[in-house]
Amino acid sequence: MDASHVESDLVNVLYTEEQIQARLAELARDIERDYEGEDLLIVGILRGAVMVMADLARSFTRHLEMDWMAVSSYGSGTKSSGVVRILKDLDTDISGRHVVIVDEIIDTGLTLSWLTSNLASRGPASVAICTLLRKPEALQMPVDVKYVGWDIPNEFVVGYGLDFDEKYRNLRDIGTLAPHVYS
Ligand SMILES: O=P(O)(O)OC[C@H]1O[C@H](OP(=O)(O)OP(=O)(O)O)[C@H](O)[C@@H]1O
Ligand SMILES: Nc1nc2[nH]cnc2c(=O)[nH]1
Repeated sequence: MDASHVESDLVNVLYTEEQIQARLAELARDIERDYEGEDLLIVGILRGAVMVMADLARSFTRHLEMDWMAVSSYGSGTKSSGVVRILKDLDTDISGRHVVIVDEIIDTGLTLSWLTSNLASRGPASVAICTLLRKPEALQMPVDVKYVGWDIPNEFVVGYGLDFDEKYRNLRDIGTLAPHVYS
């Protein structure tokens, strides 16, 4: 099965590779401007944020550090359980540091709301959130998001790190799945 076959499982492409790269470059400029002269650590949330982290980080023209956390909130389904567990913690001591959490999507807001409080309790200089996508209609918890790629409708999306049953993360575009994939 080649990549174009997998890409044809998308019924609707919301954002193409080119659009995603252009938006990430804009977000990187915004972050660079806001943290000019400051030390900066960006924290990617595994596994979905791998693509965003890789492309966002390479859009920067300044030094930064990267670290990773893994949390579980969804299991293998498409609904948030609301229970967040740390599966892999940071390797970095963030006390006194400026931290930007990087994720690919905020849906109910449960994961990032919990994670922001968790990191804030470790004494950082600041904690901010950067997400490529956000679903305003799905929010169940208020989350203060400093950098957003796009607000999207309340639909389940895949591609560019976003999975359905662990598949489709490797698509270059982001879209919604064709019905034949579910049946
Ligand atoms: O706002 P919420 O409803 O809490 O959803 C957002 C979370 O869901 C996604 O991760 P997911 O649990 O799908 O894990 P993955 O990154 O390993 O695919 C995403 O990376 C966020 O961490
Ligand atoms: N793949 C995928 N994962 C999610 N996690 C939270 N919302 C979503 C979504 O719309 N798609």
